Amino acid sequence: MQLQVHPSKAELATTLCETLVKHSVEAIESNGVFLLAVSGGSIPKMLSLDNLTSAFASAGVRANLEKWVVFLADERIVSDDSLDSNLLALRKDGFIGGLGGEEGRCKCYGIEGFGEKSPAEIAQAYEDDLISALPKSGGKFDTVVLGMGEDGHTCSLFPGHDLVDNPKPGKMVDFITDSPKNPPERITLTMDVLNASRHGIFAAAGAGKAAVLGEIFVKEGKEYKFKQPRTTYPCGMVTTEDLVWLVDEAAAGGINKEDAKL
Ligand SMILES: O=C(O)[C@H](O)[C@@H](O)[C@H](O)[C@H](O)COP(=O)(O)O
Repeated sequence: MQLQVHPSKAELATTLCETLVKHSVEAIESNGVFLLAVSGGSIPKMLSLDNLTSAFASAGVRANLEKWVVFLADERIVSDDSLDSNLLALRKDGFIGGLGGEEGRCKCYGIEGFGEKSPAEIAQAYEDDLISALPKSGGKFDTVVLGMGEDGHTCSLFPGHDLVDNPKPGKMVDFITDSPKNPPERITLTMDVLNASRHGIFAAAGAGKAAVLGEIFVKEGKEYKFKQPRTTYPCGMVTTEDLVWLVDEAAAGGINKEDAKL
């Protein structure tokens, strides 16, 4: 695990995009495809087409988004045109948007058109999509880009929720109907599928994240480590093969601070 502190959210976003481009190059070299999961919240704006285009340019590689296969790390069960839709946010603010004629260049799986299905059926249909995509990248996500809530959730895995405390064995996509954060009905990747991924990147900015980060991490010398015993905040339970936390100074402000306790 590596935790990097960036002076600002903008610099954090630049590193996020550069890291993603690096992962995509490795994945495409190995398997011809880059299988990626992307969270909602502030992540789509960080992954704007402009930011990503600059990252491709500084790496000196072609922006081969047509080889990217994107799943939502979680999605709210709302109408397709709702401002709460993570897919819509990724279209509006993120790299799958229309800027520069890039629309549709990468393959992005949402829950659009799942219509009147129940949350359980939507989760199952999304899991079926994922099952069909996984073999192309060797059975796992290359990279999952994750955010954290001020309560310590990630994706739609909330602290103390059954999805975290009593996960269903083998389930890759699950659903909730009682999310503490609105809207209440959501689907989410499970902790198991997150933890099976090659790379995990957390992006967390703002003072609102400081208290929980202070409960998860400790700084020893120049190095950040997980506090032991490990936290039960879902965002602190993610352990991918390679894990990077990108935080800004405001979010890092709670680490090693006695008064950061919730
Ligand atoms: O759909 C969601 O609710 C998000 O995927 C959620 O898990 C998000 O990543 C965090 O709440 C952090 O949000 P911010 O980045 O806006 O703080």
